[in-house]
Amino acid sequence: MTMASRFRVTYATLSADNEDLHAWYEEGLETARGWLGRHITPFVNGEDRPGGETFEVHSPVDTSVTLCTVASATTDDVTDAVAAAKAGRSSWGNTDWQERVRVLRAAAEMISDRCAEFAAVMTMEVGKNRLEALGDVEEAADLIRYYCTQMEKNNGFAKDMDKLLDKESTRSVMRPYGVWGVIVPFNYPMALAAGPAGGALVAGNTVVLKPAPQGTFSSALFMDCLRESGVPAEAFHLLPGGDEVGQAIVSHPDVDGITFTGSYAVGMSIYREFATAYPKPVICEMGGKNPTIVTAKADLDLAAQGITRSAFSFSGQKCSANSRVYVEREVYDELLAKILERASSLVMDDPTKRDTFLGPVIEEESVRRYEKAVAHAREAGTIVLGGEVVGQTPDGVQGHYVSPTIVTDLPLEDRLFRDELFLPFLAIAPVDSLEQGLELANDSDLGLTAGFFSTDEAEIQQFFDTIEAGVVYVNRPAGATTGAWPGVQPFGGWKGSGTYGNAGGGLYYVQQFMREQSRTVVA
Ligand SMILES: NC(=O)c1ccc[n+]([C@@H]2O[C@H](COP(=O)([O-])OP(=O)(O)OC[C@H]3O[C@@H](n4cnc5c(N)ncnc54)[C@H](O)[C@@H]3O)[C@@H](O)[C@H]2O)c1
Ligand SMILES: N[C@@H](CCC=O)C(=O)O
Repeated sequence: MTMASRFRVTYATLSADNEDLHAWYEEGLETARGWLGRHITPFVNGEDRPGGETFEVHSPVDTSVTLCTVASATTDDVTDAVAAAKAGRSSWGNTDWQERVRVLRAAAEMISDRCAEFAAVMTMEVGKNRLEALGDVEEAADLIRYYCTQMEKNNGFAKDMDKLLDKESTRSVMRPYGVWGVIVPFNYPMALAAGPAGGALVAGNTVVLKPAPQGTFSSALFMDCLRESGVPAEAFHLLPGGDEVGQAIVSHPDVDGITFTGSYAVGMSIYREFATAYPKPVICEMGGKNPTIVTAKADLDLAAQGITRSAFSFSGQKCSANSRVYVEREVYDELLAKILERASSLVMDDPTKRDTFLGPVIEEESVRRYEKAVAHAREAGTIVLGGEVVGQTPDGVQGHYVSPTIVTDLPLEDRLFRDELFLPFLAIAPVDSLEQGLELANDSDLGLTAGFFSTDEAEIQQFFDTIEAGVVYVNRPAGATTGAWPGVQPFGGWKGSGTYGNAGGGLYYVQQFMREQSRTVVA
């Protein structure tokens, strides 16, 4: 199927009863299964390196499957990658921006063309269902395309300035910083590699990228596309491995800027530690504890649909997942019943299967975290749905499966309303007023996304005027708090969820990879 002819999946796609799309995915799955067992090594200055310690990546969908083996980058690999990226700054940074755009657009087309097989790898790799995985791969391509478009619309970010003298001319020119580190989380292994790396590269930086260990395969596929589309050897380097490889990148004095996406704790430590001798840009996109508020004037069916999708898609492992709901008391019982009806009919199974909504969580450690949250919920409140470690598919395939869980009757200050769990876990509470709902929603160190359901214009305006979050949605059944798309919903956090508030896939993102130079020439 060609790119032009196929049904386009985004995170707002509610269903896809599209035979061609599923046939395409299944073909991709066949291809992807043939790739299992790939050995992934550091890629430095155009060379595959042997690397150091090797680890295996197992599928959370079926833990008996080894997806790939990975040779971790050694200290020498990190040193050599940064040195090569530093040496290559000038050639890639001084390449015409139009040429950089051409090469990156070619990479984006390649990603879109291979979307089905890449999505199938990702399903087996992190457990996303078909639509979520197809969305992640397509978002990767669209993020790159969007940053290319921003370069084009802004003429490479070079502009003539005013004059004080006739003989004098001045241009403002945005220039790349140099070597850019990109550290990727497990949950969007392609989009959150391709977005920051694509932005940094098109702006003229050279990139050293560290994937999350669990998502190494997707990052390697992304790298294949960069290599094949003509990104030069010195401009992109892959450094797989664990946290220590990330630490080595962060502490390297020749890394000029960094984009980290991941947890609040790690992001804040990088934010504090990265710049030492002089200020350097550090973009940290961190966690969320995303609320939805539902008033008595809401369409409750719409609200139940949006909340259920946001809380349980990809098993709650999205930074944007809806994990707490505040409902005006008079509609609390009715909304809860509607959410329960929807959530209890979600299909949990092997996510490569067509009808699966929920796959597994990523790893054993997540299952332990789930057990702790469930034990606490039983003590502090009432579990009205789920609370079970299932551990296998209906066919008996062993994987990290846990049931979607809803808890009520918790004290409003309970930790389940505060801590990001990154699990299919939703806490719901009645509130006395919209004001109380807003106060509770904002009473968090995090401020990534938020949802609101009401048909009243004044209430909607009050929500917009008061809510402290970077990405907010009103009356959205496709996802109360999830599902931003490049060029449509700029995605970035406020407060402890993000550093600068210049959101990914938005108008002000690509500029962060550049600094201004004022160039005056007197004739
Ligand atoms: N705001 C966003 O856009 C966004 C998007 C996706 C995920 N997230 C957040 O990411 C988290 C889930 O992802 P995760 O479990 O992979 O996060 P994580 O913080 O555990 O790891 C993220 C990456 O950082 C690396 N790392 C860990 N410690 C490091 C250190 N000290 N120095 C340098 N690198 C280090 C990891 O190896 C991994 O590659 C959640 O908190 C989620 O909300 C945020
Ligand atoms: N961009 C995704 C979330 C990415 C974080 O995990 C969304 O909008 O749902």
